[in-house]
Amino acid sequence: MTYEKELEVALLAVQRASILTKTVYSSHSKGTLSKSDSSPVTIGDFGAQALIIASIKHAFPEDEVVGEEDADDLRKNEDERKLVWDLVQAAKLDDSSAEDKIGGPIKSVDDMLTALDSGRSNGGRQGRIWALDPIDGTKGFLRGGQYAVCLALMVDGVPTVGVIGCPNLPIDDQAPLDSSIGADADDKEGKGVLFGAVKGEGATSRPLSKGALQQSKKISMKAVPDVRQATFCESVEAGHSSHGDNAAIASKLGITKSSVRMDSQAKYASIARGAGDIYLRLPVSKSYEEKIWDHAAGVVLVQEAGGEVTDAWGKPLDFGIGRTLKENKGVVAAPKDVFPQVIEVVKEVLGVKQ
Ligand SMILES: Nc1ncnc2c1ncn2[C@@H]1O[C@H](COP(=O)(O)O)[C@@H](OP(=O)(O)O)[C@H]1O
Ligand SMILES: [Mg+2]
Ligand SMILES: [Mg+2]
Ligand SMILES: [Mg+2]
Repeated sequence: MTYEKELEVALLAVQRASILTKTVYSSHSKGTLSKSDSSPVTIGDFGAQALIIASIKHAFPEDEVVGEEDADDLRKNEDERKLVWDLVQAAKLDDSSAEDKIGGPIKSVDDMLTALDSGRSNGGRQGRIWALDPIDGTKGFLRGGQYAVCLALMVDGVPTVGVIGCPNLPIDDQAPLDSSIGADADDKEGKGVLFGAVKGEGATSRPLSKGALQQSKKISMKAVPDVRQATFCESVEAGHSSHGDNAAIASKLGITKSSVRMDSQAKYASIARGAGDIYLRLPVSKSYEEKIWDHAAGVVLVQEAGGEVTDAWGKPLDFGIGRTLKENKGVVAAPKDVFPQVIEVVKEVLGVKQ
């Protein structure tokens, strides 16, 4: 198998970071700050990014990382820094040989800040670059909905290894996907999934719980003989994806079931395991550039599970031009068989708006 070590390190790194995010998820105070674009960030986002970058730098010191967060806020805010440091020290894998593979605990506050700040790569088309979203769906994380810890390795601009931890998704790949999945989620018994995929090698899922890395099962998208029966997923946040355009597309396809709304790349994971079928993310604003860390891991997962992903105009997503997908607008993901049918309707709906 290719990229075996990369996949193992990414799975362990995401598993460890998820221990931290789960602690924050279940606590009342999440240390929420507002970023310059007025989006939220929490002690969970900072802690998870520091742990994951430390893991990558231990195993692959030469690799670059494009991470969503940085250490600016923590360098300025001593109380927040202390909260994150306590969390980072407490998050450990049970298995000490697994901990060793990702470098063991971070040794000092300075090392934590350095790790957190090592996600500033500008991306690009050459070499090995990891795309990291320590908490994707931060708004869902705060609301008590779905969120995901997402990590992908891009090789020469192509997403090649993808790992997604979803602490609030059901372990059962076949569990029906209904509207309750995105709201009032909790990470109690029967929840928590770790997805992994390597380009050309397929996709898998396993329980996220400690020590369960061996229980990996192959996943694949569901066949959709009749697109009218399809289940489609979209963001909870209407500001991230146009609910109106998504609904118009579904209706033109003859889909009568209402959409399943959930935050984060749990949408990519849910269609990859065949719980849902189609993911629509139609742009709301003309100027917004999708971030590579919001998609890289999900794209590998869906492609390896038998799906196709492009932007809303049917253009391949270009991960090699920087921190954003600036040459693309929106995202559409569906099983290969129905993809042409779906993208035609998406183009029709977008075309009318031009
Ligand atoms: N105007 C916009 N359009 C599309 N995506 C946006 C957006 N503003 C923020 N986002 C992104 O939407 C992501 C969440 O997606 P979703 O709605 O599918 O849960 C956020 O990730 P973070 O939560 O990691 O910041 C953020 O990067
Ligand atoms: Mg995100
Ligand atoms: Mg994030
Ligand atoms: Mg964010």
